[in-house]
Amino acid sequence: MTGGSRVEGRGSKGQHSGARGRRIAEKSRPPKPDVASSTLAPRPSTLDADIGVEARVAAGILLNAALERRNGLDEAMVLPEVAALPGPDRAFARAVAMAALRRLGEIDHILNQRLKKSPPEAVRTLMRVSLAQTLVLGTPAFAAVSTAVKLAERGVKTRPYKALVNAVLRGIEREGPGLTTARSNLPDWIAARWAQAYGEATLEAIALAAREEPPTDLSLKPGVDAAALAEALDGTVLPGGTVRAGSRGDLTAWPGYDTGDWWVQDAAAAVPVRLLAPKAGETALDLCAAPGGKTLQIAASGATVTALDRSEPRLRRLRQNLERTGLAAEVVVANGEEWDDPRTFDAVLLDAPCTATGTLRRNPEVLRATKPAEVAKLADVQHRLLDAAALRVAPGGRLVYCVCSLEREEGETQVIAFLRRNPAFRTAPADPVAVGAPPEALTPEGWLRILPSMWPEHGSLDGFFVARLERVL
Ligand SMILES: C[S@@+](CC[C@H](N)C(=O)[O-])C[C@H]1O[C@@H](n2cnc3c(N)ncnc32)[C@H](O)[C@@H]1O
Repeated sequence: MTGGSRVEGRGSKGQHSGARGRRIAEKSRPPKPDVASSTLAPRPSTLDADIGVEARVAAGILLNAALERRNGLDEAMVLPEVAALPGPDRAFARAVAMAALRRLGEIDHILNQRLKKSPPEAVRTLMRVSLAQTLVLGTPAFAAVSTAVKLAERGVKTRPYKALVNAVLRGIEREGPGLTTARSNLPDWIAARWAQAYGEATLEAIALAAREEPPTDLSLKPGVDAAALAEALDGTVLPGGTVRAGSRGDLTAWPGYDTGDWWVQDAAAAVPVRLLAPKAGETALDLCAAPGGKTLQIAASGATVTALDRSEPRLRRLRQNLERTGLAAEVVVANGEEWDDPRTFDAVLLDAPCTATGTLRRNPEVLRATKPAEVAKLADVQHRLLDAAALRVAPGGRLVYCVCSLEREEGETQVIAFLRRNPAFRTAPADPVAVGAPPEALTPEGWLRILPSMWPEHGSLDGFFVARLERVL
């Protein structure tokens, strides 16, 4: 889980290098909330025709790893079948797997229309990979279909289905995919929960936003010229100051990367620290800090920040990010629930571990990785961490609680229960415009419920729940 923040430059999720990445990016447009269903439209390309069958094998491996377990796709990037590929092929494999994940419901619907009975999983994988190319990425059908058929021929289990693979994929190419709905990409149990929490129209708009590959957002160090950077990246400056890049590709080649002028952080992920409003001369604690997007924001404010996380590997990335940006923080490896340190702080941030369903545009695999029981399990962890965070807030200090989850149990319900248990705290209502959040994110209680359906005019943003609480006793 990333808390919606990506700080690394190289190899960040959702980034592809080279020409293919740029072409895929052309598909990214603001969602159209008034369109309930659409046809998956092929986009012409010849670039992917040169990529070989091994990249398609790797795409299938990545897709299945993502469907099997949380973080599966990232973990599978180091498998020999993926890691040994040349860079462009590896990027292509990842892009195909991400496209298949983003549009899985639609792809399966198209396949199911043509399959009398479900084929073995390996055969379905071949067809999913092929359709993700032709229908989403615009790979020419001759390349995508012929490689699928070649791959079917290769495997003992898939060989008997070679003719079926050929017939189904060529049939779709000839006759078109037919109508599909964005909503079908959401697992039923998640769609039912969001429909109940936010209503049918918002659910539809979230599903539409989630079909698109999101742009890359950058948070800037103080003093960096946002307008100039936006112009250099063919992008825009969003309300709040985030630069939304129009470019894709290798971030490490972007202006300001080497000099640490910015870090990758979704526009919504930048809101919690703006709401915390740390200042020079204050002390701040980031209780679940890695990989560090919010720590960097706090450090950039001039406050003295302690960045704590239980994960040493994730903190390693935080340290690299501090080094690249030239910002400073005290870094502590510890369990936030048991941290043995007497200090209290003026400002405490708890960006708690969560299901991360709000990052579905960037990490479509979270929809498959999240299971209903996990919501309750994480809610318990959040409850304990909130109580631990409260003990760290100095009298008169403030606590910002946030999660990149769309589940109310991880957001609103947590804060309601916390305020009941902790009479020393009360809500300090947020001003959404002042912190660069969509105005409609403001809840009656004064919290922010940011949804990916918001800001369609800017190209959407991640989902987040953010509440600012102040210690009054
Ligand atoms: C949502 S992520 C934080 C993202 C980070 N704030 C950022 O902006 O980059 C949640 C983090 O909580 C950490 N974590 C989970 N349980 C923890 C605990 N008991 N104590 C400290 N850190 C914990 C995880 O290792 C993970 O890095």
